[in-house]
Amino acid sequence: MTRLVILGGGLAGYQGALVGAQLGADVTVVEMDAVGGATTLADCVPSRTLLASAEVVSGYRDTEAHGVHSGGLDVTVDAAALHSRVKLLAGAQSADMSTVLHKANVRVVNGRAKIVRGETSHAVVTDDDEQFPADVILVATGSRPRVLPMAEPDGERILTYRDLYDLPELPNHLVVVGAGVSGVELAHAYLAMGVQVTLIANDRILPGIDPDAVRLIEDTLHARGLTIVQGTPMERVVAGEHGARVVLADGTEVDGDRVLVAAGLVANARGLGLSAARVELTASGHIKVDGFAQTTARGIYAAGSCSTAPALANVAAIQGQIAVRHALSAPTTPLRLAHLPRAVQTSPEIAYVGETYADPGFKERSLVVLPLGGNASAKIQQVDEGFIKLICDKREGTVVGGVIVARRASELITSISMAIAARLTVDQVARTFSVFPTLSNGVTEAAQLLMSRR
Ligand SMILES: Cc1cc2nc3c(=O)[nH]c(=O)nc-3n(C[C@H](O)[C@H](O)[C@H](O)COP(=O)(O)OP(=O)(O)OC[C@H]3O[C@@H](n4cnc5c(N)ncnc54)[C@H](O)[C@@H]3O)c2cc1C
Ligand SMILES: NC(=O)c1ccc[n+]([C@@H]2O[C@H](COP(=O)([O-])OP(=O)(O)OC[C@H]3O[C@@H](n4cnc5c(N)ncnc54)[C@H](O)[C@@H]3O)[C@@H](O)[C@H]2O)c1
Repeated sequence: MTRLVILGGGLAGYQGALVGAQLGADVTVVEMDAVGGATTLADCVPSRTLLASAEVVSGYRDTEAHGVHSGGLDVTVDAAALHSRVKLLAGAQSADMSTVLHKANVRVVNGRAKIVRGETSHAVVTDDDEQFPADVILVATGSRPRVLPMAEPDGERILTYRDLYDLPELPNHLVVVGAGVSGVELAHAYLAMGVQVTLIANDRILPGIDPDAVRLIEDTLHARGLTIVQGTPMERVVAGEHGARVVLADGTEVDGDRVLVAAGLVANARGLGLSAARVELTASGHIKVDGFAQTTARGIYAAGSCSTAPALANVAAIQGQIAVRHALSAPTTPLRLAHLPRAVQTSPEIAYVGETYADPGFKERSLVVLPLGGNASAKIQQVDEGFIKLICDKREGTVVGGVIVARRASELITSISMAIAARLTVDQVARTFSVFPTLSNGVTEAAQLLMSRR
């Protein structure tokens, strides 16, 4: 029986373990915290829960257009209740995942793991000196918030994503440093809950994302009261008793009572015995992997945000599965990112997949942009700001990309992702039924428009 030992029980490790058990391997997961990982307990699931609560608060505010008068309802957010809900749901999800592993006969060991090199094969040891000889190792140790020099988090005034749910109350004025997806989503959530928010972007907000989509979200958040300071990086944060001051490189000072440093993630790839095992890292500290999640050392795989793949939960899950299938010689295909959907869960949301303006060879593409203002469902819901952009290959007509800015865009994008994966043409998408009136109608309509223009 092949002995598969996995370092880390986050999404990548969890999915790898389940596939290993299904394929008949003897599977051990060494996890130093709790099953579910940062995905479930600290980053992804907790922030989605916070966003869901923010949406409930917004729902109370945006009623007038529907003829519903709230009569000046004083809607307040109980931070203690909100945070305990976040932790309760995360804990429940982690417990469910543990149960699933247990039922699949996966051995879960609590401890900090590292790899030791044996004469003929490798083993994994824990800090308690428990040793697990392995035929195959999957490193799935995830990542942690990037700490910037001169802005060391103290959990009080200077925070990382992971400190938010321990705050005794909502901030009065939150300064968010870093305008990537996390920074923008969290800025949006706190703004919706009535917090004054300033967002510091060293360049433009949401770099790398469709500029039309970003402009729309930027204008929307600005209209709701978000202050955006862009073009200058944060240089230092100075914490005081009642607040913190952010000093930018050009000397500008921004005061708030809490500062969230949302400056990205750093791979957990040090102290794992990787260099002795001849596993190479990139300059950014990520574990180098190929499409099958193989590292540079035979028999050692890496998946999730500790690896060079994009740091996304959906990628971590699939990569964990691919790694173990490949290691156990089960049929699999390499990781393909051409139909990887991504989202920014603001209101409205941005979701996108496939090719964008920035891709080389974009001249070979045809594109249509369908404003949501004409969509019946968007009008009914009073959320008609946004658009559906569909991109196809000029000659073949195959769908190669899409951008949606709409309510629940993250749900709608799957249809375009499927079209790309199945190599459907715009004509085929245009002839697909969708329920009327819905926003997914818009995808079909965009395809019809693109078809008529080709
Ligand atoms: C605020 C925020 C929101 C996000 N929201 C989304 C989202 O909505 N959608 C999305 O797709 N992605 C999202 N992401 C990204 C996503 O959370 C990560 O890419 C994903 O969680 C990575 O999963 P993973 O399994 O690689 O790592 P993790 O879930 O971090 O799991 C790694 C595990 O390894 C354990 N570990 C580490 N070192 C050791 C060791 N030496 N021994 C034993 N165990 C160890 C850790 O304790 C942890 O449990 C978000 C990220 C952030 C910061
Ligand atoms: N909805 C989702 O799918 C979702 C949500 C959140 C995060 N994520 C993923 O998690 C990962 C981490 O996201 P993230 O937004 O934390 O990281 P990120 O690396 O995408 O963004 C961090 C931002 O901080 C900026 N920054 C760094 N130093 C700065 C400084 N001194 N001053 C001002 N700005 C500074 C960077 O330029 C960058 O734009 C990403 O892979 C992201 O895709 C996904």
